[in-house]
Amino acid sequence: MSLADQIAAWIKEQVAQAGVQGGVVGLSGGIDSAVVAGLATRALGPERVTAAILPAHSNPQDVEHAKLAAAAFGLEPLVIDLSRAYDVLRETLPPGSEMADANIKPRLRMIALYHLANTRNALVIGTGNKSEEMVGYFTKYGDGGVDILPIGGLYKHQVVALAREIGVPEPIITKPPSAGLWAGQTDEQEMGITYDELDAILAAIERGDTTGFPPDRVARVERMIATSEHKRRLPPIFEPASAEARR
Ligand SMILES: Nc1ncnc2c1ncn2[C@@H]1O[C@H](COP(=O)(O)OP(=O)(O)OC[C@H]2O[C@@H]([n+]3cccc(C(=O)O)c3)[C@H](O)[C@@H]2O)[C@@H](O)[C@H]1O
Ligand SMILES: Nc1ncnc2c1ncn2[C@@H]1O[C@H](COP(=O)(O)OP(=O)(O)OP(=O)(O)O)[C@@H](O)[C@H]1O
Ligand SMILES: [Mg+2]
Repeated sequence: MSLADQIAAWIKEQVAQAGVQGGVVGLSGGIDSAVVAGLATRALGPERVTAAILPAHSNPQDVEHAKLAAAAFGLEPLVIDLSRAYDVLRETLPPGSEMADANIKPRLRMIALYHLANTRNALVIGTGNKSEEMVGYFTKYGDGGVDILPIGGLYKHQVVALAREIGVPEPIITKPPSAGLWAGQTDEQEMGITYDELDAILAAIERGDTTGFPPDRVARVERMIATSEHKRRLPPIFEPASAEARR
């Protein structure tokens, strides 16, 4: 069975196990969400996949690419503009750091996706890949707030190969990965490392042999992994020491 078919079978099984009707995917115009939408459609059929395009002062070209991805897999996307909701929250909250404000966008998308999932009796299908998950390159409870992660076990370069295999439109595959949180943002620039280098170092760390890689670059990636550990765990819970204290 091809990797695409294996992941599709897994998605189908997750949906069946959860006893729900389908899946909801946020379509950004980027490669990860295009791949996940394609795999979800392969698993469930287009009528059981809700593809939501959720711009929040987003680049109009991204919206066009999201529509292109939806069309490639026979999906009729919902377009829900979150710009006004973003503005209201931004004006309601006290002044925040640039990152705090940027993180409002993925967190609003999480609210929108769960609203659709609640209503349609569906799972929120996340789009995080292994490279992003390992270094914590996502917003906690924003794009990180999902029910299942079908490509969470694939490095970015594996997602790119899978995209070609399942027919993601080429302009979506070749443009630089971006979180789209501010104009001109790219993943590689913000992280300070290319996906080629990141994937190679992550794989070396995983197999326990980083021989041949510059020690400072390995140390940097190890730091990214360590400082984002909290994003991959459930919140720590305080447990009272004795049974008596619990009464
Ligand atoms: N040790 C610890 N134990 C428990 N919790 C801890 C913690 N350290 C921080 N925290 C909490 O985590 C918060 C920081 O995490 P978070 O709120 O996520 O914020 P943060 O990691 O600072 O920002 C999100 C990053 O993900 C990137 N991103 C976001 C969305 C999409 C994509 C994409 O690739 O498309 C990328 C974004 O560009 C940015 O670099 C802290 O404010 C604190 O509440
Ligand atoms: N405008 C948007 N509308 C709907 N969902 C979005 C939007 N922007 C981001 N998302 C969701 O957040 C996820 C995280 O973004 P991320 O940039 O990591 O993935 P991507 O855009 O699919 O691919 P790439 O990493 O190549 O940009 C997206 O995959 C998508 O599910
Ligand atoms: Mg993106």
